[in-house]
Amino acid sequence: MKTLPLISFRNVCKSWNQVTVLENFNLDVTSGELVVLVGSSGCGKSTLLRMLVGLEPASSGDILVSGNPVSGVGKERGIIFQEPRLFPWLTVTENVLLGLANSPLNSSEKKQLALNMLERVQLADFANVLPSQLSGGMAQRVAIARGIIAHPQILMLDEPFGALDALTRHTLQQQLLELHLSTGSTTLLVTHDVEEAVALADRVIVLSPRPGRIREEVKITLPHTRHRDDIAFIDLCRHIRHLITDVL
Ligand SMILES: Nc1ncnc2c1ncn2[C@@H]1O[C@H](COP(=O)(O)OP(=O)(O)OP(=O)(O)O)[C@@H](O)[C@H]1O
Repeated sequence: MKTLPLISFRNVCKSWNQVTVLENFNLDVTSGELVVLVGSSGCGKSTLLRMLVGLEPASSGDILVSGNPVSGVGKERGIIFQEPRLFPWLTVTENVLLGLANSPLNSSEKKQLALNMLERVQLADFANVLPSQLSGGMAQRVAIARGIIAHPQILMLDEPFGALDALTRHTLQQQLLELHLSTGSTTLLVTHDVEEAVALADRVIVLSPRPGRIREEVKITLPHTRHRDDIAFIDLCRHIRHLITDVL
């Protein structure tokens, strides 16, 4: 018996004014998968996430979660953006605690979880400072901690590591992967970093230039942990890069 996909995009089209951004986009995502969307700038990757999170309606077609149409935001779907979007008047810990707003835990349990999460993103020493006292990369780590602690069934990340230095990016990629593997959350990640895609994904969806459609789905069957200097890893990166940059 075929299992029902957790997420389905069915013939989804999105236009703004006269511009068609996505045309007949179809994608099923199974519960527990980590799917990465890549493609040239403007092909509609962020738009797909914004529609799935419920911030933007499709012009036509259906977006289903567990078979039900998405009709607005819901706590089972969370998103982390490239920019941190922290509340400047709240401390780092208070910002992270916002991710637990719907949790049944009591306040001391929540605080402990928030502190644990801040340790995981190496910000325990900054728990009580305001966002204005953080660097851009540190602020983004707070946003990632807030998004992950909420533990949504579907976690979407829109270029979350784009503004970080290489070392921090690498660390957070590994943490995201560990969290994904340990919680079984279904994860959709948008990135321009092809190595990041191959390091993390079960499947990489390569979109064609606007109007975005699936150019190719690349299954990544390499076992974790993936070594970036392995020939198979390098070949996959090369193949995906070629798909993105080679104009049809
Ligand atoms: N609110 C909006 N109003 C009008 N056009 C929009 C709006 N949001 C996005 N677009 C257009 O939709 C297209 C796709 O945008 P989107 O941000 O989804 O692309 P992307 O693939 O995520 O690009 P990038 O990789 O550069 O972030 C772009 O041409 C953009 O100008």
